[in-house]
Amino acid sequence: MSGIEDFTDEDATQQQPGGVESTPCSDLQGAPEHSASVEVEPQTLKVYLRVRPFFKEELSDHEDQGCVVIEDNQVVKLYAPKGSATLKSSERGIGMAVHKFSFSQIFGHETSQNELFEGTVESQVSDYLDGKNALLFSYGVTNAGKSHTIQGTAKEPGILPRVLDATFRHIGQCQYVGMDLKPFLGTDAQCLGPEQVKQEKNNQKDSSCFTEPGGRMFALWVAFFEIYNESVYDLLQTLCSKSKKRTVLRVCEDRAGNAYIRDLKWINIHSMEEASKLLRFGNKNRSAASTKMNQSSSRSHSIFTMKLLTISGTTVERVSEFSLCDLAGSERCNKTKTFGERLKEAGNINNSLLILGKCITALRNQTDRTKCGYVPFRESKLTKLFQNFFCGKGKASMIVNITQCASTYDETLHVMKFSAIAKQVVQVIPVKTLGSLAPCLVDRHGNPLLRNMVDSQAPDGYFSEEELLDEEDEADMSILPQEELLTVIEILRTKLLAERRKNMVQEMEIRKEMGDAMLQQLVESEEVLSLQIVKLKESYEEKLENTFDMYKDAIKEHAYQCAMNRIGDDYVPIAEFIAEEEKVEALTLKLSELKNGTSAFRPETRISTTNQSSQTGDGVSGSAFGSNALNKMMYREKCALEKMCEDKQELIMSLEKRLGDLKAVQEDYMDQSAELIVMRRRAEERTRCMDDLLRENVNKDGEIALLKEEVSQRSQKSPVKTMKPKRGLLANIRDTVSSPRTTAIGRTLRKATPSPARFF
Ligand SMILES: Nc1ncnc2c1ncn2[C@@H]1O[C@H](COP(=O)(O)OP(=O)(O)OP(=O)(O)O)[C@@H](O)[C@H]1O
Repeated sequence: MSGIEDFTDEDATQQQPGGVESTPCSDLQGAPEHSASVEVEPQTLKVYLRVRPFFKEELSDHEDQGCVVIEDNQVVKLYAPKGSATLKSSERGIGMAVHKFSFSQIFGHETSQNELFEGTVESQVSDYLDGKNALLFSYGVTNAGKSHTIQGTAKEPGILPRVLDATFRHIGQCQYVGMDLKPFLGTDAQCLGPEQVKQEKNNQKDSSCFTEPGGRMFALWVAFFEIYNESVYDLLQTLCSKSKKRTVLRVCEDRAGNAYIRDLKWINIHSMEEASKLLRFGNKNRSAASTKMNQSSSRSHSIFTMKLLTISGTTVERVSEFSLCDLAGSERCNKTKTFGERLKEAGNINNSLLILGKCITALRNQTDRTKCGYVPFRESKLTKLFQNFFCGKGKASMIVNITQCASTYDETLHVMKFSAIAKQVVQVIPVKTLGSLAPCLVDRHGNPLLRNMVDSQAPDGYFSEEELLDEEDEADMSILPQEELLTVIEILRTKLLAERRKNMVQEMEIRKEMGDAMLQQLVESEEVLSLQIVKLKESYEEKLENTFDMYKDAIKEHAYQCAMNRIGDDYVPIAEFIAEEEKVEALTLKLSELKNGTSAFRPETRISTTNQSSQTGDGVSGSAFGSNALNKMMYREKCALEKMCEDKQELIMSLEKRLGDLKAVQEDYMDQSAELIVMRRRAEERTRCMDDLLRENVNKDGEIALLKEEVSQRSQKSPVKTMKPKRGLLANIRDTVSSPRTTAIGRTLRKATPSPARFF
């Protein structure tokens, strides 16, 4: 195993913006509090991990391979088991075999339902009872224990029954039984007429409640629905017959941009018994189909929403919401061997989970929440409904459920990576309790009632311009009376004009930015070219220097070689030279002696001598012999001298020849020197040429500065005259980008830009 991939929360703490911001998407717009900036409390999304215990069958199938190791109550390590895709990839050098994750809190397999409740949502529950909104969703692979966590069993009730229980304990004897105040649209409340109250009472026959006149009272309304194959179904809707198709409900938006489900059944409950009955009824309706992995695997996302109305007299002080979402299991089609309808289900489940992941990633990347970038909330029903929780409507938290099974390791790792991103999402929650901002109360026709509003929220102000602009196709217009619709149209028209104006200004700004960017680019390319010229000049000079040095070295080498050759030919060791000199001296001496001897033996002397020797006998013959030997010796000496003279003559000739060769080399050297001088002159000429080009560049810089000034002057002039509004922003931008030569600036700039070829 090589290294550990770390998904601890360092990044999250870095990204967490501090200080005070204004709420990006308030759900209570229209009232003065809403338009003013509200103090907000940024915090990261709470993400908890719950590890399911092994089943007996899993243990006998050797699923326990130590894949999940809980280090402490916040850190867990995942070890890729044999045969998992993760291990195979890590062996090929892609990814790691060990992953480390950190969570807000980790709950091991021995954790009881009560411990989980206290460790996760207890604080959210008290906030909810205090008038704030809360959302909890469970996420994980199929069979990991999501439903067990949210709903649990009769013996081990999950979080949902515990939240209900806490709510009823909070309400105590202060039940509001009037039934004439009901949740309305996203966050508002509706005052029902006598007929509607009667109808509600008929719907909910069993409503034995307590009431405490005066004081603060509470009404708890609940709804239970599911998103199955991207369609919303009411789980509390009674079906007359089995064959009857369930009604698909629409997700709409109210004026404040809060998503709500149109025609969703809201039921006023007063006790845990009623709540349990409703849960049982809804669960029966829930689309459950068996898959290979889980016999009762839930195939839909089920959402249970409670709305608590805090009522004072006949005024609704606040409406707080707690939603619990039990997400469908995330799974891979090939693993679960899904076909036909099941395959379509899996596709839809994975798609909405994928979009949830995309939203969470986009939210994580948004460091500045006041400038909300694109978050694809609208791409799925699930995220559309959750949207406001990420924009300040209330606190959201997530419980990630995993198993420790080796066979589902890869999916578990995927879930863990998703949750690591989710943990970095920063939620911006208004510090001021939402309870202090009264909800809007409408009459039975949906018209705002003044009694529950501050003065500035009179009907005219109820439809704020911003709110109306934000409305999408699915905004529920039918809730508005006809004359108000006309007002809406008028406001929209004004808004449209304002938008157009805004767009034009934006277009101008973009054009200016682009012009600046182009100029900047030109200036930069000029700088680059100047730099290139300087470098080229330097490299040419260096090359010339090198060539010059090369020639110098070659000539030196040649001269040295010649000298060495000469030394080689003429070299005589000193001892030999001295010996030769001595020989020459001895020979010279002998020669002079011989010359002296020759003069002593003149012919007359020779005759007398001859005579004398003939008289003596022996004397005559002895002198004749001496003369012959001397003659022979002289002759030999003469020959030797002649030979020496010939040798010297040859040496003189060879020296003369070498002298001639040296002269030729000298001439060659002179020629090369002349050539070098010519090359140097040429180099100097090029340098001069480059200097000229540099000067030209400086001039062009001046021209560019003038052009820049001209552009800024033009941009300051009236934008409207130069626009072609009908063609639209994109078309104009495209014009500017794609055909610079059609504009005056483009032409001038092209002219001013020297072709790189001209430099060389
Ligand atoms: N913490 C736990 N302790 C004991 N049993 C558990 C625990 N968590 C889950 N189980 C059991 O595991 C089985 C599967 O759990 P559950 O149905 O909640 O999974 P799920 O994630 O909701 O699956 P799906 O997405 O398919 O609906 C159930 O029988 C449940 O009782």
